[in-house]
Amino acid sequence: MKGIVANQAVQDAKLFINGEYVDALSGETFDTTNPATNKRLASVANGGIEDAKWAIDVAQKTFASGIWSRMPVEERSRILCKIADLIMENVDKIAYIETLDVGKPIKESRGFDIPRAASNFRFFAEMAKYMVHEHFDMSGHMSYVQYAPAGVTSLIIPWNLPFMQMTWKASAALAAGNTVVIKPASYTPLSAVLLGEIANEAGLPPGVLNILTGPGSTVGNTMASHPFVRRISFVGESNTGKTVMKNAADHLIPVSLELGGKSANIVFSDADLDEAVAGSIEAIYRNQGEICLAGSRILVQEEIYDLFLDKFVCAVKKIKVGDPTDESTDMGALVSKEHLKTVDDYVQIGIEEGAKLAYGGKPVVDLPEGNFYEPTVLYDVDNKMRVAQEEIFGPVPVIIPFKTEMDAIQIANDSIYGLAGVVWTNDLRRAQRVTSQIHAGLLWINCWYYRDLRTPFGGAKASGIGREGGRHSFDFYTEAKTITMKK
Ligand SMILES: NC(=O)C1=CN([C@@H]2O[C@H](COP(=O)(O)OP(=O)(O)OC[C@H]3O[C@@H](n4cnc5c(N)ncnc54)[C@H](OP(=O)(O)O)[C@@H]3O)[C@@H](O)[C@H]2O)C=CC1
Ligand SMILES: CCCCCC/C=C/C(=O)O
Repeated sequence: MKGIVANQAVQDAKLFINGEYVDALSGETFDTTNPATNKRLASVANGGIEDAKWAIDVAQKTFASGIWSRMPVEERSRILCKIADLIMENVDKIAYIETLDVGKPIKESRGFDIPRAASNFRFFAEMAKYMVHEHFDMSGHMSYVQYAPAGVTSLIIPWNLPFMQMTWKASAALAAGNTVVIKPASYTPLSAVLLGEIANEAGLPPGVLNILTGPGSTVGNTMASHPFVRRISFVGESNTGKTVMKNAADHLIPVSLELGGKSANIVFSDADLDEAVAGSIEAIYRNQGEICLAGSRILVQEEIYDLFLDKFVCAVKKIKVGDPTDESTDMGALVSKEHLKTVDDYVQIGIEEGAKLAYGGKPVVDLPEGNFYEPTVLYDVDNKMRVAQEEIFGPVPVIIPFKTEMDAIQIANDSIYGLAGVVWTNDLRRAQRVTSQIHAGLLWINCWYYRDLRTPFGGAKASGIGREGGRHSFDFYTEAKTITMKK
């Protein structure tokens, strides 16, 4: 792979349209910076509305040509598996770029994000071969259902897990036979752009996969409102999701929205405490807390509240914050200076609201160059406080005491969000009662973020619309066609 990484230096990033890297039509660029140093990493093509229209037009013509949409599924699958192989061949390079651009620990990008991206391609490539096409017989007529590729698909991605999220969408959309136009977030465009080169090397026909860097307000907007687009899969903030949906409505484009969260992580007094502490730490500090599924509201039953808090703070003190490229780092830098300020403002708001600070609560003094924030613990929080209701998207859990099972369920559901939830208990009947009453798309019992790619993924309420994963992805990225024939 000769693209972006050369001798650990980062090359400038361009748009990828019709199988070629090109400058923005305007010739404009913007800089992406390293969150650990706030120094410039690379210059990025600043795509605009005309670039977006061009890419969508290319994707539409390529779709209509049938070169991909009508390619035998075995061949399509072979090319997508080759992409998976190439991702793994280049895992070190892609992980390094991801870590520099996002600020996340290298052990996470190399150990999870990039391998998972390869799994995304392999999973949907295999699954496409086994898609069931139903067939019905009645009164001398035969009906069969075809799941045809929907057409041009816009994929709009956030900055927290760029390569993993992008490939989660792109692999399914491509496996279903669509052509795609992808927009990574402007904070973290570098890893996405690498996929173009990999796709070419794997033999994906030009025009099937197109990647646009540039602002959400122009490029993203066009991708959500262009009449040629037949599906939009968006991951990001709930308010941006609403804008995307409004724009999509003009052309009745189906949307899949994976949005924000403020998930309850409930620890009952009968839980295995050490396991619950370790799992709760992982659920809020992984990826600097910049995770939609974060267990950001930790609800702890009164009988074990003090003990849990002690053990939790003890574990937090051991989290190593620092250089994201260092193998031993547990927590890296927040994505931007602006986001660091937002997180810090929330901590101050929480304290003003009456929350107590058990640990952290400020940027890391010894690392002033980057956007490093101390792993923080707010406790004695009331669920009505803003810090319990709003998504902080940083390493700041709020710990809330509760008395009874019903209280825990009521607090968990007292949120505009409904993405995920975690229950720690040794009483499995209770675990089932509680999980079945929490209004969320994803629930874990005595674990967090175990993912089986066959299962539906998505949220309720302000956390999103629709589900992707396994057959749910194919349902979204295809158009069901019933064909009835007189026998
Ligand atoms: N439910 C889930 O599965 C997940 C949800 N998330 C959520 O994502 C959020 C964090 O990501 P963040 O990047 O800040 O989210 P944003 O909503 O700000 O941005 C997401 C993407 O949308 C683009 N965008 C911005 N405005 C528009 C527009 N008007 N039309 C189309 N696209 C637009 C952005 O582009 P640009 O960068 O250029 O502004 C970016 O590519 C959190 O709320 C988090 O919970 C994150 C991961 C998973
Ligand atoms: C620890 C990783 C958290 C990932 C959050 C989003 C996940 C999406 C997916 O698994 O598809």
